[in-house]
Amino acid sequence: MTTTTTPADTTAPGAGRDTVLDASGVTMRFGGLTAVRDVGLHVRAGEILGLIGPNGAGKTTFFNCLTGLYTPTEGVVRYRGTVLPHRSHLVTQAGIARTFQNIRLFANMTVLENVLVGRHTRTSEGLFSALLRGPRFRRAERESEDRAMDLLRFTGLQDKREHLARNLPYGEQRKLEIARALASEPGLLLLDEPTAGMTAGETTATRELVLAIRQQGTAVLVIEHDMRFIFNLCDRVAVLVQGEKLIEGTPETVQNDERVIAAYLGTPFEGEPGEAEAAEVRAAEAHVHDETQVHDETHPREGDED
Ligand SMILES: Nc1ncnc2c1ncn2[C@@H]1O[C@H](COP(=O)(O)OP(=O)(O)OP(=O)(O)O)[C@@H](O)[C@H]1O
Repeated sequence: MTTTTTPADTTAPGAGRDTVLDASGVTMRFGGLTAVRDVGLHVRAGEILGLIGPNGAGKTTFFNCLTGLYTPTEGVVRYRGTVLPHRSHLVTQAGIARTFQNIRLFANMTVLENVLVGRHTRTSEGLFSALLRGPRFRRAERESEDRAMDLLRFTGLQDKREHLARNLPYGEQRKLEIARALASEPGLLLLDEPTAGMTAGETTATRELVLAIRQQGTAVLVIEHDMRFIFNLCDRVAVLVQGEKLIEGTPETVQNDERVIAAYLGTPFEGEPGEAEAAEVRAAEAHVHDETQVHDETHPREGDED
């Protein structure tokens, strides 16, 4: 697979000086299937951007192109103005961290150890230093542990530090994935369906956590199918359909766009029906019922007695 940079080597529309991520002309083909086609997207510092779309729209493939897991067939991805290499550890080192749709933790390591693993791109201690366990190494180790504990407090997992990751409830495993991603001190965090399988309470807690992450200066790009979560959280939302970007804009613009409604949302997003809507439905049903009765009275069915 080759990487073509020339035709699409421009910045995404709207990208400016405060842009952290600038992906332009990203195309990913798997044999005859084009999973992502000419997608441009930028994320600004301090922004929470949502990426939505039907199943198979190419959202995760696009994430994989951003994080160096895939080498896009065409296109360029820049982080703070620098073109990213197609190696995931180098992308993490550059400042982009991610979580996965299917949780990927070290199941038999403790909560604290999982976060410490996430720190490795930010520690400079080499193999010799580690083997000798000299004062420099021990100091670096202490600092890493302090930072990891800060993150466990930040995500509310401090009391679970010695628990094995596999013994955590599902919602806490998702939090731990986020804590581990934050351990690399990213400027941009990519979350792939962070609330999948969560209870309503866990989803609300995740929303609070994402807002707190932004507050601390990390921009967030999030894939999610939970529209309430997306539209209540994001500053902007981009919609992928069949590998192409259909629209990008504020939650209000996107949720009222007829193409998005037709291709994805199905009906305008209004949250759960409220009492007013329920009353309208009851009135309409009563009306239909009355009409039917009138119809029956004026046109008696065969066999009806006068
Ligand atoms: N490694 C791969 N090899 C071949 N085809 C792939 C590969 N990864 C993804 N695809 C295909 O690319 C298309 C986009 O898949 P992708 O997983 O990116 O969609 P998605 O929007 O993330 O879907 P979902 O919301 O269901 O997770 C699908 O048709 C999928 O089958």
